[in-house]
Amino acid sequence: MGKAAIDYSLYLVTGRELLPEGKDYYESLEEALQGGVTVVQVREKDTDTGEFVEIARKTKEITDKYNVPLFINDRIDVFLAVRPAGLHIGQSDLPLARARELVGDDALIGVSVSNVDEARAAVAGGADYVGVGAIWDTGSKDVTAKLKLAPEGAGVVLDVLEGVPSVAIGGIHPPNVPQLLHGSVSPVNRTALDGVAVISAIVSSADPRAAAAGIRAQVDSFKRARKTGNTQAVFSGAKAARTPKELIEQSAALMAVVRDNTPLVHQLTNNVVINDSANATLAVGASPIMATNPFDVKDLSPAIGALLVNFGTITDKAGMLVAGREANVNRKPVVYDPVAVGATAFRRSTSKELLSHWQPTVIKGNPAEIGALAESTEVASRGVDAVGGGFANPGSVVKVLARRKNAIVVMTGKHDYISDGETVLKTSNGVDLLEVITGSGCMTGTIVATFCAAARLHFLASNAAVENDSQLVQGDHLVGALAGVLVFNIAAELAAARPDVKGPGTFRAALIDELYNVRAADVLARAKVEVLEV
Ligand SMILES: Cc1ncc(COP(=O)(O)OP(=O)(O)O)c(N)n1
Ligand SMILES: Cc1nc(C(=O)O)sc1CCOP(=O)(O)O
Repeated sequence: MGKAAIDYSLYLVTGRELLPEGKDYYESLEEALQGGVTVVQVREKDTDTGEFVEIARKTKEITDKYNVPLFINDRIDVFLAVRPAGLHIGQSDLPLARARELVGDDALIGVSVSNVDEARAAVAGGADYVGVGAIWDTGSKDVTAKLKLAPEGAGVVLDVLEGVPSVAIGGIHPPNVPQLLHGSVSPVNRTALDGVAVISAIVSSADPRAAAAGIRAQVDSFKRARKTGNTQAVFSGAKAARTPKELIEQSAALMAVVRDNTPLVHQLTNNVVINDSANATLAVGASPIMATNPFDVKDLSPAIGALLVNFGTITDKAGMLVAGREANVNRKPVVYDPVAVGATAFRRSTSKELLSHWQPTVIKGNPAEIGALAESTEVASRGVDAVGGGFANPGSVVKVLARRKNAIVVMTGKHDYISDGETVLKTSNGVDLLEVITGSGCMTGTIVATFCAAARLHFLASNAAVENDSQLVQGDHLVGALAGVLVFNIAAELAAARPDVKGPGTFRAALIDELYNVRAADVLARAKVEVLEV
């Protein structure tokens, strides 16, 4: 098989010590190959050379039957004795140049990399593929000393690979495969992983055929989705550039979808705003559920329309971890509101943990929060508020962050900026009174989540035949986010204009009224949307 013909989609690294009791290694291997494994690596850490050679030789007989390339982990002597397709080396193994001299030009060499520098060196040294890890913690190998890259960190590495294929490794299991594949698309070149490498997800299974087939279906589905552009950061609807008028019409159309379907909007939010957020949800025609217990949120997930995770008071981290993961598994939109994320080290590390555990669909924040996630110091925060003049180029900030996080980014303020990493929108609705009530930003997140639920329902209603076996979430969430921002701010404008509104107290009550009263015609008449970039 030529080097270019190798399919890295599902890369099995062996681990005999992890086999279920009574399961034979060769039987497990053959079943895994029947399930769709495309590459195998024999990894034996504590086996004598003679036995390692024998295992590798017998393994090759089986992989040859399935025309699947075989690699040897670390050991050049075993490679030379068996002559399989290639050798996999780590950073502390034989140097790449020396390995190349020994195996020859026809053999493949894979190199483990865990950062951009190692990846650049592997590419320059002629590696045929790289194993990028550790993505997450794993029980299969001691990776305590290694940085856990999470999908976002893998994406940064992918940007320097110059076409060299890559597989991710470390803690990969079916529930996190879609998150990994979608969340690791690289921020600059939009490069994706070529596959995933696993040990325990297949080897520990009593049914390795089914385990392999399940992961293979997820990878195949992702690859099909890449071809059609139906990936996380790219909306699933129309691909052509849209005018502000079209975007406003599409946003207004979602209002009927909310009212006709009453989606359940699950919210783990801060205890300052729970009641206002629940009332705002009801007012626009959806149904709030504010469950926080991790056991409760798992069971709820299949029934919800969308999830909001607002970590303002960070009292429910365990529930947030489970709810986000389950929303990914059930392909429901997740709106993440990282309240005051830059304010403390605890908030920064909690945010990192959450985003390593699940993939958000939309990230919504004020300039200080978006700046903190973008690791920018241009805008400072004081508590939950942003201070100072704002970003010199806010459109670019949201676009870059959207590409890095593979999510739609909404930055709220006097003007709101929204990007999916390609298109950048600016909206200019809203009133100053929003700044003198608590929770206006949090309620914006609530209404964005509500309209993302509608965007998904709208998409599924008109695309029944679209594959849905592993996409994180479907629907035009750029429009979902835009609709949420417009409906909330236009309701605020209607509320502020009422003669009975005298200040923050009456405005707060009037805002809930106007979220209830606002209609598509109001949005069509009042929305101020500019398309800054397409
Ligand atoms: C596909 C793939 N990627 C990474 C590794 C890790 O290799 P290495 O760094 O050599 O560590 P050990 O496997 O030797 O513990 C791998 N084996 N396969
Ligand atoms: C062999 C290996 N190398 C890693 C790295 O980070 O380089 S993580 C890892 C173990 C992968 O096992 P599992 O799929 O069971 O998590």
